[in-house]
Amino acid sequence: MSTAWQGPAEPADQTATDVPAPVLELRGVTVRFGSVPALSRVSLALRSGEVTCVLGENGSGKSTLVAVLSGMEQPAEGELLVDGRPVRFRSPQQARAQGIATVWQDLAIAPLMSVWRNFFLGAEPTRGLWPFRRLDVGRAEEITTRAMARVGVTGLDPDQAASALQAGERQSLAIARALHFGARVLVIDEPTAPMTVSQRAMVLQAVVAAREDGLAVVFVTHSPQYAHLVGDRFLLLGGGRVAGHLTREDVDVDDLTRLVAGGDELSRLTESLRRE
Ligand SMILES: Nc1ncnc2c1ncn2[C@@H]1O[C@H](COP(=O)(O)OP(=O)(O)OP(=O)(O)O)[C@@H](O)[C@H]1O
Repeated sequence: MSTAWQGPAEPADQTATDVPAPVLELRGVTVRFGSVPALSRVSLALRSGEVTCVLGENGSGKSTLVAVLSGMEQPAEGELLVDGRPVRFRSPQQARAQGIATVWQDLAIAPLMSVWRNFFLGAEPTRGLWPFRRLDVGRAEEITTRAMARVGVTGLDPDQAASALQAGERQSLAIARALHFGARVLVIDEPTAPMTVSQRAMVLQAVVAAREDGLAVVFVTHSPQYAHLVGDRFLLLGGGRVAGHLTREDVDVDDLTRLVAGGDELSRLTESLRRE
């Protein structure tokens, strides 16, 4: 997978105050499956160096949002903008070419291949000139080790089979790849399968590393507690609509937990939205 990004387009939409346009923006996006709207008029601005956590009950539209951001699903209405310019992603490849990397919930790895092979997946460094070009395994291992350390995973043998990696390590590997190959937007759909506290902490550390590298991060999670540890903004979805758009200043972890996990207020909000 080539996630190499070719450099920023000239911003189309810069204001007099010179605030850069969001790296990626959704305006009024609606996605329907048949007659059922999975997302209704969702707007979202993703900026460099910010983590936006997406929260909501089952079926609220989180995965559909991930699918739109990553080019898997095209909206029926609304638009996407990259650096303030309208774009259409007709495939995940087109989204990747714009620097949008997605860490899928059911992240696929090649279990029998080594960690470093999984890191490069066809983009391995070589040495020498054709026809004597050889895979530079030493360099590939070194780059993998360094990239993993960058997201907080140390002491990992890059030559071990990827099947030995735990869930958090797999996610961290995918995040490390995104950083290494120059992604600007990182979309992480947290696995629903239970993870140990240390594996989840590993993923959070990788999220923070991505933010520090200036990426715009979207972190889809079921856990308001974990969201509050890393989130700068929180997008609450209910019935495919934006039920709340909050910043870290707006809510403490208890507010967020009540809104999402307790579900009471969010459910009421969701119900009233559905009745509209
Ligand atoms: N391929 C599809 N075909 C038909 N309906 C779909 C499809 N994908 C999602 N939906 C419907 O769209 C709505 C939003 O689903 P989505 O999977 O985006 O929610 P979610 O918040 O990710 O849920 P979960 O937390 O359970 O993964 C749901 O009503 C779901 O049943």
